[in-house]
Amino acid sequence: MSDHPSPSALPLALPLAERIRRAARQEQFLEVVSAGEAMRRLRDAFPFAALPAEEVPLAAALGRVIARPVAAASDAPPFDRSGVDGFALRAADTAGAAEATPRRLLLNAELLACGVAPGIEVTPGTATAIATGGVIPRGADAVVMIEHTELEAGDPPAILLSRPAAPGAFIGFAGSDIAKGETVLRAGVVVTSREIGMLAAAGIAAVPVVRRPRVAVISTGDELVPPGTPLPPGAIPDSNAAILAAAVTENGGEALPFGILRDEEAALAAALRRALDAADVVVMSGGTSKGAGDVSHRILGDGVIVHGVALKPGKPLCIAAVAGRPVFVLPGFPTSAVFTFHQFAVPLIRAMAGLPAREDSDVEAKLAVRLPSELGREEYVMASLAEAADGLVAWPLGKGSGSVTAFSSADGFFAIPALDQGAEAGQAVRLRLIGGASRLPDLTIIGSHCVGLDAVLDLLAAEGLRARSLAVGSLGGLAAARRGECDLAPAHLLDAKTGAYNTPFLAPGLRLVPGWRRLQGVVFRPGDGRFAGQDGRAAVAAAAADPRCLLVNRNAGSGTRILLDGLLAGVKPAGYANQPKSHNAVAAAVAQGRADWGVAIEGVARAYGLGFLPLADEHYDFFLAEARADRAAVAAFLRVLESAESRAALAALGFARAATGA
Ligand SMILES: Nc1nc2c(c(=O)[nH]1)N[C@H]1C(S)=C(S)[C@@H](COP(=O)(O)OP(=O)(O)OC[C@H]3O[C@@H](n4cnc5c(N)ncnc54)[C@H](O)[C@@H]3O)O[C@H]1N2
Ligand code: MOO
Repeated sequence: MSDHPSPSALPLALPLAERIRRAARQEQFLEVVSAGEAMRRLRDAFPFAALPAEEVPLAAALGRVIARPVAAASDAPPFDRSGVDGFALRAADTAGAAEATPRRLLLNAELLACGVAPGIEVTPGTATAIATGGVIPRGADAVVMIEHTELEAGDPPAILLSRPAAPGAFIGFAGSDIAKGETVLRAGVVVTSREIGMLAAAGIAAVPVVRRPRVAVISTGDELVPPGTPLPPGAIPDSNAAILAAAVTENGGEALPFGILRDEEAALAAALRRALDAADVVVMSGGTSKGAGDVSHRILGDGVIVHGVALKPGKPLCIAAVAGRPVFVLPGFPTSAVFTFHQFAVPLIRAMAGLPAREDSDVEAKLAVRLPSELGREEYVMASLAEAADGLVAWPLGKGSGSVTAFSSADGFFAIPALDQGAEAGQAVRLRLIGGASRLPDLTIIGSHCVGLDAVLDLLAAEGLRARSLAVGSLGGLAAARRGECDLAPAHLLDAKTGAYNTPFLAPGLRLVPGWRRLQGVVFRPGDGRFAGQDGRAAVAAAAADPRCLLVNRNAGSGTRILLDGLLAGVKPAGYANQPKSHNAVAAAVAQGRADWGVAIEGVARAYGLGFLPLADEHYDFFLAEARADRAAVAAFLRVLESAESRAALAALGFARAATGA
């Protein structure tokens, strides 16, 4: 990903600390420190304490953090009240009441509906009709239910009681729920609808809450455009600002969007001044590293307290104290930006917001594949979880710091210590879960990805079943299925000897479920005379022989690569070393002119407006682990796969459902 001198490239005889120091010097970072040291410096520089309180109206208190103890302004209930429809009376008058010896009480001439102030005292031998919620009149100390009385006409009318009432019966006493002056909420409580109801009952209209830390979010980079706007060549959507602003809100802050700034020192410095005026914390992303455009850290003057952390992702992280405020300059790479934001900025923002530290939980898992790691940097690996018979398996997302999805779709991450050069397949790792406790999917699919699979899984989702599909290529999926780490392994593996797809790769314990056919072919820019109107195989042979005709190849292990290598029979055309990992990358390279031809599926060629010459009718099938075939989710998948809806959805995408798998 980066071509900077890594500590491991320095003479091995040097002690590690010296190698890291030298590497840091070569990289012109201030000084590369450990993640722990960076956090210590941050804690020394800023109080990790709640901001002062402010009062907000009750309705605006939702989600806010209570700043100081809140005492009830009134009793709840505010008066003694009846809990039933019946009669307020003196309990002593009911003593001895029974079916055979009913007690007779004269009715007072008032009816205590809700909200009516009593006017008549209940004297011995009398009772007053009262509704549920009515105010208990002076003199009464109990209520009897209307069902346990009989009305006797007369002037005044009377009631006959057939059972006694204990003192206090059916009376809710003033302050029995909330007593005036009592603490109803303590500092640090996050207000939900439940707390809102309690505050309302306690007569509180203005709620003291911690002022939300205002966090200015600035993106820097000449290449950035707001999401959803057309992309000129070389441009990318600004995803960091969106995810960082949302993460600020999730952690109790208020995000102030400052938009996208060019890599221009004067403009950036001016924006930083405005941000410091408006915000408690400033978060910038991009421009922390060494490129010509990386000016962010240079405008921070001598306020820099950390620049360079022995961490991956996140090495170029820069933290400064400017005008007494924390400024985080996060690496531009999305995974690096979000990861360092969560590790360093979130604890401070939460503390300022009065929120407790995030509750993290870990799970133990077995690493699915071997992973190399750079010596000298603690590496955090984003991973997805799958369930095997003997526990959880962690699949590294393998997408790197530049990926937006690595952090967003990972279940969690685990660390490879700075002194390790990698982690082994099968090794136990502790995965720190992110994005809330993750529920494991009902169905785990590991292997080759296809848009047709998305269509089938959408139908499965409509039945309430959650599937996880990890794209690790056909061979990786097959290996996972053999180890019993997934339910299904989609694959399109061509056996060069027999010319058959997938069946020759069957192993004991696996069965093959026929999927669908996808047409693979040569993709080229429309109008390119070297390809238009040709036969696919002839075009491959001609292109391979033309040194000016640039190929975009595919990664080893992919079904497409196996197909292409078979056609090339040992010839390595110009561009052969360019080996991206997806059909889309092949199509983009051809559409944008970085290459002239490649092999991809028809649907993708169509989506990119490319010309297409058919080569092979590829079988995309599913290896099913027998041991997991009885699972309900597997049965549901197989049923959905056979359904008319999925056939129609696949046909609409240009895929033909296969009758058999071979
Ligand atoms: N010669 C060296 N090159 C690099 C080094 C190094 O030490 N020496 N470090 C690498 C590492 S590690 C990282 S991480 C990146 C960090 O680079 P910057 O912080 O300077 O970020 P940029 O160069 O501005 O951008 C990097 C990358 O991220 C994309 N980006 C930037 N902002 C956004 C955004 N708001 N939304 C989405 N994507 C964004 C940008 O387009 C670039 O692709 O440097 C390595 N290089
Ligand atoms: O690896 Mo950088 O350190 O991608 O953040």
